[in-house]
Amino acid sequence: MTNSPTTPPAPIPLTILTGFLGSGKTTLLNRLLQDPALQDTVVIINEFGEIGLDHLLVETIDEGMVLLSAGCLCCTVRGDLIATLEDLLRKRDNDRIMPFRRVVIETTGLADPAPILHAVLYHPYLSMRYAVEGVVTVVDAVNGAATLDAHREAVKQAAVAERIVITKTDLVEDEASLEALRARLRQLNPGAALLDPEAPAGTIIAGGLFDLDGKIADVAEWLKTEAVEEAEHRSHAHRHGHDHHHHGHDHHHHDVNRHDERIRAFCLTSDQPIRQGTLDMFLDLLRSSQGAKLLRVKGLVALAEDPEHPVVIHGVQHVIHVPAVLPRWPSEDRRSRIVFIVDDLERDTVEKLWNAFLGKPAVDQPDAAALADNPLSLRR
Ligand SMILES: Nc1nc2c(ncn2[C@@H]2O[C@H](COP(=O)(O)OP(=O)(O)OP(=O)(O)O)[C@@H](O)[C@H]2O)c(=O)[nH]1
Repeated sequence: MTNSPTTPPAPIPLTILTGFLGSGKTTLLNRLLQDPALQDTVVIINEFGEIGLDHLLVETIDEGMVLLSAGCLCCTVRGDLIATLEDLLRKRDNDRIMPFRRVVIETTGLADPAPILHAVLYHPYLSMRYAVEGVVTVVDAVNGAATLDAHREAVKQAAVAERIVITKTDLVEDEASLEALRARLRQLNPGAALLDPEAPAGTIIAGGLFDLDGKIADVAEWLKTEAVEEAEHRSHAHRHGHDHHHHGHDHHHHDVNRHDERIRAFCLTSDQPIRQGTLDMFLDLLRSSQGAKLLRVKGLVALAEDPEHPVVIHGVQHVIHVPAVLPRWPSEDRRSRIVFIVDDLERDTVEKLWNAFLGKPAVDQPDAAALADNPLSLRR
């Protein structure tokens, strides 16, 4: 296909899919990508923390997926996003990639969407080649209200959206709390459509261009260049902070496993398969003792009872979801891996419990039986 200089190529629709940690972005995307309306879509995934699992869990062809380097897309990785979007265009223009017809960017749950939007909307070249079909924000009906109370990123995600998808309504028995959440979202974002995750892919992903109309005044402020630069500056200040424990991994001179002073990510692994009962007890104890601090728990685990079929575990604050069983390991790596994104919780606390349950020897550590009898010993 050739384009003469007088007929610029039609802009490629681009959607930003956001939503707080564990709200259901990947689940929704997996479903939407099955829809013929989203054929030939390139998905750009950005994960927080070094040990990403999402790329193993999104069921799409490899060619159509780009995994951005670790870190939070809203700040330090913004340059990488711009480079990735430019690179995709170059490859497409030179027929080195499928002629994709749409791009979806799945942000980390902690992303501030304003700098991401800014990067595409106001970039001299990208803004010509991509048409931002808005921000789709996923809000979890169970944790949504608490998340909006505690995390400013979640408020911004909801306020900039064209469309808000409310997930996990099946887990909410209390219709009044659901209605209260809807009312709060309408207040935060009067113009957004509130959608069900079962809505057609076209309606969710391609329901119209980004538009400041219908949004609260703050949104225009957040999108100002100075505001974006200030947010970046602040995040740099945080990342050049005082945590000397992680410098070993730190090739960007930032700690990619930290979001701010309180939120950080780490991964625990085990080479040995884990008994189902042990895993259940570990997760249950962790949830009941630390629930609110467990922003996200995500893992692939080899069960001793069936090591060929890894289980995918998902925890979001106080909710541990029903695990899914995969038909096979998604990569060569068959270790059990659990990623934790925690708010104001020490890695050591979780690791001690993990080691105790796995029977890893360590001095000065309660064993699993003692912990199950007295979970409060964890809170020391
Ligand atoms: N019951 C129920 N569970 C859901 C729904 N949507 C998502 N989940 C579950 O919620 C958990 C987290 O879903 P993900 O799609 O991984 O969430 P995410 O937003 O991509 O998570 P991060 O990328 O870690 O921020 C999984 O166990 C999903 O199966 C829903 O509508 N109902």
